[in-house]
Amino acid sequence: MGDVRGIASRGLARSFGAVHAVAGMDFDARAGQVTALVGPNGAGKTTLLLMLASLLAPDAGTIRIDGFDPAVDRDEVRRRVGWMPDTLGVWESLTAREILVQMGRFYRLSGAEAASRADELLELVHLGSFASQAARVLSRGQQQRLSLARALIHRPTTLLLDEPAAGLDPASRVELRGTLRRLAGDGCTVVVSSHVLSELDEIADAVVFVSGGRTVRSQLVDAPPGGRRYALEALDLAPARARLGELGVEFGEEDGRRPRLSFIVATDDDAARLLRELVTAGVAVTAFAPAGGVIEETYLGLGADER
Ligand SMILES: Nc1ncnc2c1ncn2[C@@H]1O[C@H](COP(=O)(O)OP(=O)(O)OP(=O)(O)O)[C@@H](O)[C@H]1O
Repeated sequence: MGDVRGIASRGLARSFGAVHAVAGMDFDARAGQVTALVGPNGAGKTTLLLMLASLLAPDAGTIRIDGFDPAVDRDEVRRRVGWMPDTLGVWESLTAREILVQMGRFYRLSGAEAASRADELLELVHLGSFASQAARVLSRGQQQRLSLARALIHRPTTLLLDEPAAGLDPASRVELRGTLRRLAGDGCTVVVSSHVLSELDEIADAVVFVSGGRTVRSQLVDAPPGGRRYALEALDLAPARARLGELGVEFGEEDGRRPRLSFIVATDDDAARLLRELVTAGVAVTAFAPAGGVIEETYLGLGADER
């Protein structure tokens, strides 16, 4: 069923009383990719994720998870979706291992399967030595890692993570990025909501910006429309200015920690060609790289009414 894998949703709406939490969202995420969900507080991200996870019914709109409609095939959708909420919830008196085994049993794994899957996942999230600790004594970051393990217990095809990096220390963040990339590499549809845009840049293939309950933009991270901003540093910027001028490349000057020139480059090929031109022209280039993350730059470039 190749092309129906992934998430496709159209015209989603959900209100809570007078609050239109989601008021016309389209959201697509492809299998084998990490899709970032970005938006300010109250934009409707959690409400959207709950609807995709079939934990909240939309007032309007359609959802397909690997081609299945949660309103019709809820069990099929639940089998496919792993949900990592931003808090661990009400399980705190059980041990880490009991939580995973219990969750596995909910998903109808046999006792033996649930136990071996629990041990495998405790290792994956480096909680092996905390397996017999009550979840309530785990630190916030450890609880987040347990929550990820819980979401993965039934080998979902679709993973929805609400602020998964919140509370994680730097090493755990790096680890989480690796885990999510690996899952996407194995064909999983991975959706991550987060406010830490620089972090999303490292893992996301695509990004969907939402605001005020609506989708304001969806794009691939590798090929942003309009190109990427690059920054150049050199031992002497004067010959760089001259060569860029001859090549007709419009550039700006930036006074950061080190002075640098910045300009828009359409494709990776163009970036490589421009670097070669500059070096050949005798510019002593010391740095030549994208100036910032695509996601951050796009977000900051959105109109005030879109953020
Ligand atoms: N169960 C609920 N009852 C009433 N209002 C709700 C409920 N859930 C969400 N809302 C409201 O809907 C809006 C969207 O909330 P949501 O949690 O989806 O935003 P979010 O983008 O996840 O925000 P954050 O980044 O702060 O987590 C907010 O105004 C929120 O107050």
